[in-house]
Amino acid sequence: MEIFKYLEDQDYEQVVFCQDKNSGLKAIIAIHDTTLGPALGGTRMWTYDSEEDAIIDALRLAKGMTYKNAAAGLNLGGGKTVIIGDPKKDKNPEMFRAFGRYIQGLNGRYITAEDVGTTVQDMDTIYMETDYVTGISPEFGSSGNPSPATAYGVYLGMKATAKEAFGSDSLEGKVVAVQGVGNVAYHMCKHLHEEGAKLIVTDINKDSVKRAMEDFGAHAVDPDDIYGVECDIYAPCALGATINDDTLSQIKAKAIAGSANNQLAEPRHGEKLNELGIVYAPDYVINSGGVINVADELNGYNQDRAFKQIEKIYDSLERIFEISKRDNIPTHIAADRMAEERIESVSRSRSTFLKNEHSIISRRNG
Ligand SMILES: NC(=O)C1=CN([C@@H]2O[C@H](COP(=O)(O)OP(=O)(O)OC[C@H]3O[C@@H](n4cnc5c(N)ncnc54)[C@H](O)[C@@H]3O)[C@@H](O)[C@H]2O)C=CC1
Ligand SMILES: CC(C)CC(=O)C(=O)O
Repeated sequence: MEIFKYLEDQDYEQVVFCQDKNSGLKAIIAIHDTTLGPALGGTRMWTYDSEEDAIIDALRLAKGMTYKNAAAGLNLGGGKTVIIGDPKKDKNPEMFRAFGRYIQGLNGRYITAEDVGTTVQDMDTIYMETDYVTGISPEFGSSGNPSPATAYGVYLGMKATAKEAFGSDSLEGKVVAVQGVGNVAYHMCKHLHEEGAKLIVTDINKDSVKRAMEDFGAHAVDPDDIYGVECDIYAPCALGATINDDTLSQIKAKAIAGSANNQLAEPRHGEKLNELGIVYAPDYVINSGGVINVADELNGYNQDRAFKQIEKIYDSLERIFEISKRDNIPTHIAADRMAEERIESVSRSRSTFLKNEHSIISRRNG
């Protein structure tokens, strides 16, 4: 992999490799863009097939956070961490403390939170070493686990997507095929079940499937069969790149709305969805509830304020669908334009010189 070429092409600012022999920590912190503010994005722990796969995942997820935070109206840039390892076997407190010290070393350029494979308890351990962590236990005045907030946003975003695809935002009687019923999707399914949607679920973890069947009367299918099931809405809520050359021809849904990051394997798959008339809710817009919730901690956490902001996801998606139709462009491009325009305009309005801004000159005079 030609790493500097990749960084230059996609305009990344910084990549930090963190290693701690004592705990087995192998982490990659990727910071994509801090025009809007410090980079905020979660920490994923996963067993990658290769170090290159881990680097690419960190980079793709970090760029996604730049767009997510910009589109959500947050004054935050984009970053993400991946820790290489099996979250079920390889974790230890020393690992997260060592990682916390690396974050502290970045002096506020990067703030972390949970993602796949990490928990509130892990964030509490990181908090022993750094303030630059969110999603820690509510006892510390924090917002806790972001998954319910993400799920609430995805549920509302799914309603906006249904309105576009079916003419009504009611999900009563709609068949939703859910891939991955983990932290976010469990809470999402609860909202859907309460509204009267019918659920078809799959997961590689049998206990998660069983829980969704018992709690929400979900029907289960094997992981490879989820794409081809007869349904109204496909909700990808596991890992990324599940909308790809293999799956596109199988999908029968008229709408796609789920929590997973980086759902499109490549941008051209978003174009294909547009051609097929499948309404796609851009991933980083519909799944921004969690980051909106944890970002509120930076103002002193207030759940009502955070959830009011999460409710705006519905309106953002309506706007994106409108732009997509008006300009005859796929929805993922409409979302990118919205995010890029915000970054551009904030960057222009912050371009004036400030003597007291953190800079080499102010430090010399300080
Ligand atoms: N937790 C949060 O607040 C946020 C999560 N996301 C994204 O949402 C997705 C889900 O996140 P979480 O619920 O937190 O993670 P999770 O790890 O709790 O849930 C993911 C589930 O997907 C299952 N899974 C993995 N590969 C699968 C496959 N091939 N087929 C079927 N199931 C599979 C796992 O067994 C697990 O149950 C991820 O892509 C994450 O990055 C995005 C924004 C915020
Ligand atoms: C889990 C969130 C709090 C942040 C994040 O990393 C995301 O939205 O993907």
